[in-house]
Amino acid sequence: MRPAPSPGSPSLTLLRYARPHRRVLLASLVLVLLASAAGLAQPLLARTVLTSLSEDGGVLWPVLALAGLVVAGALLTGLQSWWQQRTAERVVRQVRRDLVHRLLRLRVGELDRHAPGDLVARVTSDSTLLRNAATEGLVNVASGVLSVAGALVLMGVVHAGLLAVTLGVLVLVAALLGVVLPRIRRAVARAQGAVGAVGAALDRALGAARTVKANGAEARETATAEAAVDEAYLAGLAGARYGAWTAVLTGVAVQAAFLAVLGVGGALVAAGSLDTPSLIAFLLYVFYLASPLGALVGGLGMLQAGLGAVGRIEQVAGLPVEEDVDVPTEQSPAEAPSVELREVSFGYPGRGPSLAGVSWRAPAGGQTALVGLSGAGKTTTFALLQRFYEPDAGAVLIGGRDIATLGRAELRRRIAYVEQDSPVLAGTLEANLRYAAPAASDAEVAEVLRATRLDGLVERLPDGLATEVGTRGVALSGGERQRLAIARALLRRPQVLLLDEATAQLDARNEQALREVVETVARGCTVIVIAHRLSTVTGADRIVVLERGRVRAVGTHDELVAADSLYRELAASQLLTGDVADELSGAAPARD
Ligand SMILES: Nc1ncnc2c1ncn2[C@@H]1O[C@H](COP(=O)(O)OP(=O)(O)OP(=O)(O)O)[C@@H](O)[C@H]1O
Repeated sequence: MRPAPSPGSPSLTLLRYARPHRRVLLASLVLVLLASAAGLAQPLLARTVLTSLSEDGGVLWPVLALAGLVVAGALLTGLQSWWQQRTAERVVRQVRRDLVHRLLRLRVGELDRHAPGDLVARVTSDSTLLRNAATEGLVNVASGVLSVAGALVLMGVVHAGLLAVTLGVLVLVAALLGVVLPRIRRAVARAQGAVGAVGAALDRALGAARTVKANGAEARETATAEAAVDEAYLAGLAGARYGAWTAVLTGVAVQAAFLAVLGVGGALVAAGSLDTPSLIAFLLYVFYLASPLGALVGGLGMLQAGLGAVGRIEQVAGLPVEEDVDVPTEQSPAEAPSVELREVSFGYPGRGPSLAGVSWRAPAGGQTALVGLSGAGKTTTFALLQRFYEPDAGAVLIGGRDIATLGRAELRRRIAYVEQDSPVLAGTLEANLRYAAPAASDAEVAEVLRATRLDGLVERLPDGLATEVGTRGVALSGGERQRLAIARALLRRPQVLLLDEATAQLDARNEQALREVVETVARGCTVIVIAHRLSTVTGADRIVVLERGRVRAVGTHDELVAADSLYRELAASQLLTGDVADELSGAAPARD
């Protein structure tokens, strides 16, 4: 398991990403400096050539050395560029791996709070901004600082007075850059936030594409996404504007320094206190400054852009994850356990209690049905049973053990959960079936297909089990999806089966078949079903009636029909939850 990244300033975070690659980055820096030194020596050699010419000396060796330096500098630059790009790709890969690892382990409460599209953008888009910042940006800043410093020292050797003139100009420009650079960071953060909003808007609309089309909402959804696209554009433009200003300021710095040095130096030459070759050498240094100064400012710009993205990446890195899902599970007893809620209270953040002091017990094996009006807390109970959320008070016990002490991996290994809308993942039928039990034998697969009456479907399909089910299983009917979800759960051979019954997906024959399957399963495991059909509750060993987060009554069907008015009305409606039952029972059904 990966350690949660320690919170720190964005700059330190950036350095942390670069840290594993420090050797290559250092080598890269050395190459840049060597290439730069090759450039740095050129003005001195040029001065030698000029002096030799004026003194009628030999120029062959200085010229050869000059040519050698030019070639060596170019080769070193090429090698350094390759190393740097490779490291940049590695940094991005690592950041993406870490983010993917964390996103898939985020706590359910965090997943409730964040738009998936925005989270995806942080992996795909924000991470790319680190590519340059954590490598090229750092190397350019380091090499720029060293090269500029080296040039300034050599300029000081040539003429201290002219150096003072140059520094005066540079300090002025640096102050202006200090104003512009942080704005790049803010613009990038804004642009990336907007890119995340584009992802969120598209995810929302594409995830409910049929609803969008059926309601003719294409234009409205387009407008929402476009507003975010425009915001990204405007923020991107702002960033580009500030980037352009840094380039302008750098150019102006060099030109202004050149003119100032030319003016002052020219006067000095005229006064006879400076020789012409020294002035030319100094001016060459001023021109030489353009390149490392450009690298330094460009590097600072990259760092600022990276810092704008680091904030968003670190937000994900700071979200709480389920640390124990990768912990190897312990050996648990094979037999079906009892399931018990003891005085459990729970409320979603910012909402009133969804469960308030709920207690009930499902004995080992057998079927327990949860019934109640919409919003009574049935799905919330299932969520707590799987530790998607932790109770605010009380305890959930499986096999007599508090599940808080069990570890999520172990707990979820014992439980199979069939959600009401039967989510199916894009991929083949077989991949979906084996999702929770990849090691299941072909015979076991055939058995659950028969039990869930999917065998006929598989035979009819030209590709059989290898058939692609489409994104979210669109290539299957609702009933087929529900049966696939049940088959997947059964293949896992769970100790506890949590079944959120679909309200209207199955035809009578398949419903009967599935009831028989669940009854068979119930002999070897504890089944808890959120019941929406009368036939389910009449077959259940016990029924828990929930009302507004509290247990209203517990008993068998016959007992409850006799004793509980809400249950009687629910049963009479044949539809155990939802609006019809709501209307039947009135706003506040009286307790018997
Ligand atoms: N993720 C959530 N965030 C905030 N509130 C929630 C969340 N899920 C459920 N609730 C609220 O908790 C209460 C109980 O919801 P729950 O889904 O458990 O009811 P239910 O009995 O399963 O209803 P239904 O039969 O309609 O599915 C409801 O008031 C609901 O609005």
